[in-house]
Amino acid sequence: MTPARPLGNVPERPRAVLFDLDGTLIDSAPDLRASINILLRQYELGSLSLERVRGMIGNGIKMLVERAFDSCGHPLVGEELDAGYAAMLDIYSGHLTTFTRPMPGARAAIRLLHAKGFRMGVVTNKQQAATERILDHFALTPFLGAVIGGSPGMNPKPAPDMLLRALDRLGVEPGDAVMVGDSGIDVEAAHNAGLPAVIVLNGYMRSSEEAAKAAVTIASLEECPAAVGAIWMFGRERLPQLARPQRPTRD
Ligand SMILES: O=C(O)COP(=O)(O)O
Repeated sequence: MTPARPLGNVPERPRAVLFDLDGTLIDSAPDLRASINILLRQYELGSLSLERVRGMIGNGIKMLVERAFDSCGHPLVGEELDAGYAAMLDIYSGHLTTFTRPMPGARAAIRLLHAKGFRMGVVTNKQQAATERILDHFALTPFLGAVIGGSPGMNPKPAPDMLLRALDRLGVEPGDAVMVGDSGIDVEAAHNAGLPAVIVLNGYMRSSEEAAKAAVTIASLEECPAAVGAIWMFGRERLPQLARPQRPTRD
C-alpha cells in the first residue's frame, strides 16, 4: 500500500470509518466452524475444515448453513433450511467467543482512529444480538457510535442500507466516510453507499478479483490508520491512483 504517513489533524467536519466484522475486526471462523460442524453431526454429515468454512462466511449465517449443507451433498431448502438456520443460531449463540479473537491490529487501529477524532461504526451481516455480544466481549463497544447487524427488515450488504443507517447514527455524510472490509461484498456495499473501500487482505476473501475495485488494499489492520489517513490526504478524486490490488493470502 501507500507509504505509512501520520494521520492529519483532527478534521473540522466529523469523519467516519465503518468496519465490517467477520474477517475484518474479528477472526470468527473457528467458532463458526465448530458450530456448523456440531449441526452437521446432528444430520450425520461429515465435518468441514477451517479453510472451507472461511470461504462460506460473509453473506450471513443462513447462507453459511446453505453452503455448508450443499458442500456435504445434502442441500437444505425451504422449511428444512429454516430449521437448520434456527438450529445453527442456537448452537452459535453458545460459541460466540470461545475461539474467536480480534484480527491483528484491530484494537490498536480502533484506538488510534478514535484518538484522532474519527467516528466509527460496525456494519455486518451477522445478527445484531450476536454482534453486540462479541463487540462487548472484546471491549470494542465504547469506541463505536453505531453497530448495525442483521435484523428483520434490514437489507444485508451489499445493499447500502446498513452503511447509510450507521452513518445516519454517526451524524456523518457518505462523502466524509470510508468502509473497511475484507470482501467483494464490502466493496460493493461501500460503492452502493457512495463510500471508498479499504480492503484488508488477511480476512476471508474468496478471490483476488474481490479486492480489485477497492480504493486501497492493506495487508492487515495494522496498516488501517495510515490507509484511512492517506485517503483524506490524497483526496477522494485521486483514489484510483491509490489502488494497489495484491493477491490475498488465501484464494
Ligand atoms: O456472514 C456473516 O455472518 C457476517 O459477515 P460480515 O461480518 O463479513 O458481514
